Amino acid sequence: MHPLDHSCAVIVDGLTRRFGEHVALDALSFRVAAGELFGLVGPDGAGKTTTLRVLAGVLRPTTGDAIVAGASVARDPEGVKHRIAYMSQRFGLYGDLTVRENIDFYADLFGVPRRARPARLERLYGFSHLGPFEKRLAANLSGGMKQKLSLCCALIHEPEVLLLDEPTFGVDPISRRELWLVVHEMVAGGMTAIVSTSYLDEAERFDRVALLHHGRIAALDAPAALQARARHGGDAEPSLEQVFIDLVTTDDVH
Ligand SMILES: Nc1ncnc2c1ncn2[C@@H]1O[C@H](COP(=O)(O)OP(=O)(O)OP(=O)(O)O)[C@@H](O)[C@H]1O
Repeated sequence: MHPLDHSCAVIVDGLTRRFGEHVALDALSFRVAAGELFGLVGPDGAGKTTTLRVLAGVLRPTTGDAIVAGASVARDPEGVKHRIAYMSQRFGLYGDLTVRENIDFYADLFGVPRRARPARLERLYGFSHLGPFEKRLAANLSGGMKQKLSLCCALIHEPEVLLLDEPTFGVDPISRRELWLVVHEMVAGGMTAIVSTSYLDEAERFDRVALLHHGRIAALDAPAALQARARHGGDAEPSLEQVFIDLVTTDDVH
């Protein structure tokens, strides 16, 4: 592992996290290229949230390390936090602040220069369609709009790496599509994104996807390659959902 490998935005090397006796992450190793949209999928408890929390520098690995945007999560978690944005399942929006005030709060927190803000705000409003609701209290937004606002807050400091934990969970189909639009736009602009989802139909959106199961990587490849590999003889191409279910159930048998 070399911290100056600029073609990789994230280098995960033997990452293990235990909670007491329980091994939540079991020696994970993978790399995410700069500008890649990388997916983490897996059943509940597979280790998606733990992976993202470690990569965000908020949870120390037990052993192993990851270099995220050039900083080590084991040795320099504060450095990691400044270079990334992490949107957890419970992102901290302030219900008694307006849409604009929430974004300004995060812009202040990350020291975004005032002169840079109008252009960024316009871009984020353009993607999210939150502009007309600028003066609405966050507490009075719908679930999907809250997620979009969380994403705008996470993106206002234009991080190198974006880590999103199930951003579309429980969100209506229109808002889901808009959230993905924002993520795709950011990645097209050069940002690297690692996104977890429990919706298997979303796995096709990723450049590559890792299937996590019991804290290990059961498969990692481009969606089409995973499907092609799983095709048996002359069978029709299986859905990604079927590929994942097969991998998880086969693994449980052994
Ligand atoms: N703080 C903690 N203390 C003890 N065990 C934990 C802790 N955090 C996670 N775990 C355990 O580690 C395993 C992985 O959890 P994790 O939340 O990463 O899974 P996940 O794939 O994100 O699933 P979910 O979508 O349900 O959160 C689970 O067995 C969970 O119970």
